[in-house]
Amino acid sequence: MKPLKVALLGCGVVGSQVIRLMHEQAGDLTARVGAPLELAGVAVRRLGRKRDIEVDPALLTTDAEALVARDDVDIVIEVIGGIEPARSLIVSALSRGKSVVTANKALLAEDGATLHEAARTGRGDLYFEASVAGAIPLLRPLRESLAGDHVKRVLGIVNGTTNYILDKMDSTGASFTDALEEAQTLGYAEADPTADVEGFDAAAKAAILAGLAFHSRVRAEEVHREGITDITATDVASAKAMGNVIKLLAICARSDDGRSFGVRVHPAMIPRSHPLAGVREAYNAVFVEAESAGQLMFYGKGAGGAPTASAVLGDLVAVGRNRLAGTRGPEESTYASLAVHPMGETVTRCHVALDVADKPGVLAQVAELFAKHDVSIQTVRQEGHGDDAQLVIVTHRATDAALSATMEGLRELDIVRAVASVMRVEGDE
Ligand SMILES: NC(=O)C1=CN([C@@H]2O[C@H](COP(=O)(O)OP(=O)(O)OC[C@H]3O[C@@H](n4cnc5c(N)ncnc54)[C@H](O)[C@@H]3O)[C@@H](O)[C@H]2O)C=CC1
Ligand SMILES: N[C@@H](CC=O)C(=O)O
Ligand code: NA
Repeated sequence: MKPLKVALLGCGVVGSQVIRLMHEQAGDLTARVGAPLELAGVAVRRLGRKRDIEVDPALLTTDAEALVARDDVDIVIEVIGGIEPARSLIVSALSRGKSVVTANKALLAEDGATLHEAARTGRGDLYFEASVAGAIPLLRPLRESLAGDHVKRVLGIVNGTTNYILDKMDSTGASFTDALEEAQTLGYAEADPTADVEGFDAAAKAAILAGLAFHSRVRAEEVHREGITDITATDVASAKAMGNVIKLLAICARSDDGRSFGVRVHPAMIPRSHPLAGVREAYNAVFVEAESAGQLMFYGKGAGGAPTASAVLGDLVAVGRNRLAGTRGPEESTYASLAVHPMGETVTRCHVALDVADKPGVLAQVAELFAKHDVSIQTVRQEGHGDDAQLVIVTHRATDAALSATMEGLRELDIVRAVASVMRVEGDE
């Protein structure tokens, strides 16, 4: 049986686990694909570096472009990350008719169009299951299993690092910095963890999810993004006191008229009874709501070398089978071309804590401001007295524009000493 030759680009956290699994499961993979998968070469940045896995030195090269261009290479796995040289290497592989498996959500959300076009013209496959929610089979269900349904909403936790940090802050009182360091040691964080904590990674994943769910092209820059760096131990404790937990959520939702959709990533309070509240450590969980299927929930390991490599291997088997059968997997589907609506039009709820003077008339002034912006209050609670008084308000649903205007107005009121914290509330409508 002629082997399918595989070029691996990058031998870090994910790449080293891909090599391990290809080696350990070689027999099963051969049987499942219908031909042996043979590692043709491994592109690395530095040859002499100590690695998590032993690799035959004869396979290592620092010339990724030459490896991709080799005539005997059938499939390229890209696990370098970042925009360049990953984009040029993937385009080079696809335009030569090779198939590509990638975990690179940053690139897919920045310039997926170029990659998909190269796959279309080169007649190869572009598979990217590992790019969103690590090991969890989520993109193939959206791309294939739900291709006959009408997806209305995708909502979930898609970044392991931030979930790990928020979970540790909530459950052990760990500091943000300590929890981030642990997540980095465990191989969950991106090379630059700013991508995780500022929400860029989740925004890239949200763009990919929205594109697949709504058959439209979405770029990361169209995603409303807020990270978790401003969340303090006080926010976490205050959420806890109210029976809530703070999670970084990605939400992609069609508008009621179905002509547009919103796509956003931000921290939000959710009730502890909500299924997403029980998603701990670096686990991810995503709800998909489709018209006929109803609600589906996907849960599992969203980060880490072995779980991510599992998704890469699944794609490797799929593209290997396609090559042997002379077929291709599904192409990009953007026929609906729906527009992304601005964040201001999104309907959400808000939790706000105000440091106020504890004197008559304060509550009336605050309530009047909410009414002026047509934002209805669900609950008000006062904590503390005198100079330590704090009003904790939870609103009913309103547009994000109205909620933002209300917060601006509150900051300008003389009786409000400080808007101590503002957080959206999700999951209890
Ligand atoms: N670590 C995780 O949990 C997950 C990672 N991913 C994605 O997988 C990809 C890889 O991530 P990790 O393995 O965690 O990153 P990593 O930083 O551990 O590995 C990347 C490797 O690529 C090498 N590299 C950089 N430039 C290169 C070049 N020009 N030629 C050859 N090698 C080069 C680096 O030296 C490094 O060893 C990224 O796109 C990441 O977003 C996706 C899901 C989960
Ligand atoms: N850094 C990412 C890795 C997986 O995509 C995360 O923490 O989720
Ligand atoms: Na996945």
